[in-house]
Amino acid sequence: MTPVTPALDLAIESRGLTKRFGEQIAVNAIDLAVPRGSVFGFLGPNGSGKTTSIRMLLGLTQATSGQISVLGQDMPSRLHEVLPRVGALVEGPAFYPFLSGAANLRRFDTADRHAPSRTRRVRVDEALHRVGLTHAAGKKVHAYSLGMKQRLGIANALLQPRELLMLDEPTNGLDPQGTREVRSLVRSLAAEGTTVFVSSHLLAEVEQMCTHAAVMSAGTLVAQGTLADLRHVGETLVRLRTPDAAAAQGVLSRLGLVPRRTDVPDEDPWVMAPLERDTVENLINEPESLVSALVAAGVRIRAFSIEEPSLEERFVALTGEGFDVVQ
Ligand SMILES: Nc1ncnc2c1ncn2[C@@H]1O[C@H](COP(=O)(O)OP(=O)(O)OP(=O)(O)O)[C@@H](O)[C@H]1O
Repeated sequence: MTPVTPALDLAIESRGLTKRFGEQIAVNAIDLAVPRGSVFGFLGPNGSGKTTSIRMLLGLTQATSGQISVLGQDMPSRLHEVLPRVGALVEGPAFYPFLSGAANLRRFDTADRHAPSRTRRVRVDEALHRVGLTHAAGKKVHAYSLGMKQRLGIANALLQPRELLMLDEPTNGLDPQGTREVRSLVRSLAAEGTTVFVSSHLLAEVEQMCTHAAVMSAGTLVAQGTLADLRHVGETLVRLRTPDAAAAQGVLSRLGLVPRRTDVPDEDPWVMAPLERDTVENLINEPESLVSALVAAGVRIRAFSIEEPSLEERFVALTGEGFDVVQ
C-alpha cells in the first residue's frame, strides 16, 4: 500500500479504505479525517461496518485496499510505533474471570513490553480509579457486572498515557448510570487533550459526547464533519399560516425563495419555503426580515415558525434507517 501523506492536524486519516468478506463489501472506500483533539463519533446502525473499520485502523485485520495514517504514521507498516500511543477497547478484552480486576490489569500490563514494571502498581490503581472501580479492584471479574467489565476494558486502555483512544461501542450493555459515567470519562479525557474516537449506534449518545462525527450506512461513509456542520446538512423551512396565502407566496418569491402552499379544510392555508444559508450558522433570509416584508405587504400572519429538522431526521434521511435498529 502507498502511504498516505499524513496531515499533521489529523489523528486518523484514511483514503479509500475497503474491506471485503468474499462477495460482501463490509467497508466501502471510506475517507475518514479525525482531527486531533476531537471527540469523534463513528455513528451507524449495527452491521454498517464500524467495528471492521476500527479493526483495520488498529491493524487488527488487513484492509482489502486503501491507505491509513494514525497519529501521522502509516498503518499497518508502522504498527509497532503507533500502537503504544493508542489505547483501544474493541469488542471487550478477554479477562480472566477468576482473577480480580486489578490482577487482570497487571497481567495485561505485564504483557505490554512498553509498560514499565516499576510503575505498574500505581498505574493500575490510577486506571481503576479513573473508571470508578477502586472499590471493586480486589473483586474477581466473574462477579463484575457487564458495565464494570466495560469500565475495566477502558481502564486497560488507560494504563499508559495515550494520545488517541479508540472505543468500540463503549456504552453497549451499560445501564443509564454506567452510560453517564463513560460519557463523562470520555469528556474528561478529551479535556486533557486525548483524541477520542468512539463508535456508537446511538445518535443521542454521539450528540451528547462528541465534537465531530462520521455517519456510516451499509459500509459507506455518508457524512462527516463537526456536529454543527452535520446539523445543517438538511433543509430548514419557514412555515406560516395565513388567510392571505397568495400574497404571502408573492412576497416570499420576491425575496428569492421558492414557496409552496398546503390547504387545510376549515383552516387557513400553510405556506412554506426552504431557507438557504450562506454559512453553516447563517440563514440568508433572517426570520425577522421575512416577517417584516410579509407584514408590510399586508399579509395577516396567524402562525410563523422556522423548522430545523432534528439531527435524527437528517441522519435517518442519510442512512435510510434509524439508529436503534438491530439487524
Ligand atoms: N469476519 C467476518 N466475516 C464475514 N463477514 C463479516 C466479518 N466481520 C464482519 N462481517 C460483516 O461485515 C458487515 C459489517 O460488520 P461490522 O461488525 O463491521 O459492523 P458494525 O457497524 O460494527 O456493527 P455492530 O455494531 O453490530 O458490530 C456486517 O454485515 C458483518 O456481518
